[in-house]
Amino acid sequence: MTAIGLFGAGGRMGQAIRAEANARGDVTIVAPDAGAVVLIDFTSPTIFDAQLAQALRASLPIVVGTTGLSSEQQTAIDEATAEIAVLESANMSLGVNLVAHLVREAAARLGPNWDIEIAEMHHRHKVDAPSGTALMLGRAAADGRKIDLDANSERGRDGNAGPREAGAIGFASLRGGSVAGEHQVIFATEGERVEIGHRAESRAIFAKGAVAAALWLKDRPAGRYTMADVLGLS
Ligand SMILES: NC(=O)C1=CN([C@@H]2O[C@H](COP(=O)(O)OP(=O)(O)OC[C@H]3O[C@@H](n4cnc5c(N)ncnc54)[C@H](OP(=O)(O)O)[C@@H]3O)[C@@H](O)[C@H]2O)C=CC1
Ligand SMILES: O=C(O)C1=N[C@H](C(=O)O)C[C@H](O)C1
Repeated sequence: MTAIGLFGAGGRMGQAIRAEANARGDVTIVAPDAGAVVLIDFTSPTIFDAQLAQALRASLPIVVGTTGLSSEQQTAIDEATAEIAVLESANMSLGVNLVAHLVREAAARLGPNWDIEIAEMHHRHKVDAPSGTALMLGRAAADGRKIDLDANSERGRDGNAGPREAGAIGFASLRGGSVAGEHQVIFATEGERVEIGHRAESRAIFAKGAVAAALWLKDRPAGRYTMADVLGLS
C-alpha cells in the first residue's frame, strides 16, 4: 500500500483522487505530513509555494496538477528539481497528452499559411484562463512551428481588434455549467480546416492519471518529469 499525501483533498480534484484511490485499493490517501512517500497537489497558485517548500523540506517527490502557475513559480519548480522529483502537467489524461503529440506533429507539417486557434470550455468555477491545457497545447504547436509561444499568441480579442496577426496562435475561453474540460485545436487555411480535439467526460481521467503519475514518480531520482514520460510519449 502506497501512502500518497494530497494537497487540496477537499476540492473537486481532491475528491476525484480519493475516489480513484478507494477504487484501486493499492494506495491510501493521507495528510501531506502524515507519512506520505509521494505528494500530489491540486490546489491554487496562491498556496503553491508553501506546498513546494513542504515537499523540499520532507524530501518527497511531488506531482503538480495545479494550473495558472506564474513564470516565477515555474522557475522555483526548476530549482527544486535539483533536490526532488517533480512531475508537473496541466493535464493528467492520456488523451490530452496524445493530442499534444499530434498537435506538435500537425503544426510542424502544416506550413505558416495555416492559422492556429485553440478553444477551450470549462465549468463555471474555473478561475484561470486560458486553461493550463490550452497553454500546453499552444506550446506544443509553437514547438512544432519552432516559434516562441509568448511572442506569438493572441488572447482575448474584443472590440475593433483588427485582423489576426500572421503566425500568431490564438486562444479563446468559454466558461459554463459543469463541463469537465474540452479543448479544440483548429488549423485553418483558405478553404479547409483541420481540427484536433479532446473532451473530458469527467474528472476521473485526471484522477487516474495523477495517481498513476504518483506511483511512477515515487522511486525516480530528482529531476523534472511530465505525463509524457509516464505514458511513454516522450
Ligand atoms: N492537471 C490536471 O489534470 C488538472 C488540473 N486541475 C487544476 O487543479 C487545480 C484545482 O482544481 P479543482 O480541484 O477544480 O479546484 P477546487 O477549487 O475544487 O479545489 C482547490 C483545493 O485547494 C484548496 N485551496 C485553494 N486555495 C486555498 C487557499 N488559499 N488556502 C487553503 N486551501 C486552498 C481548496 O480548499 P478549500 O476547499 O478549503 O477552499 C481545495 O481543497 C486548478 O488549478 C485546476 O486548474 C484540475 C483538473 C485537472
Ligand atoms: O480546472 C479544471 O477543471 C481543469 N483544469 C486543467 C486546465 O487548466 O487545463 C485541466 C482540465 O482541463 C480541467
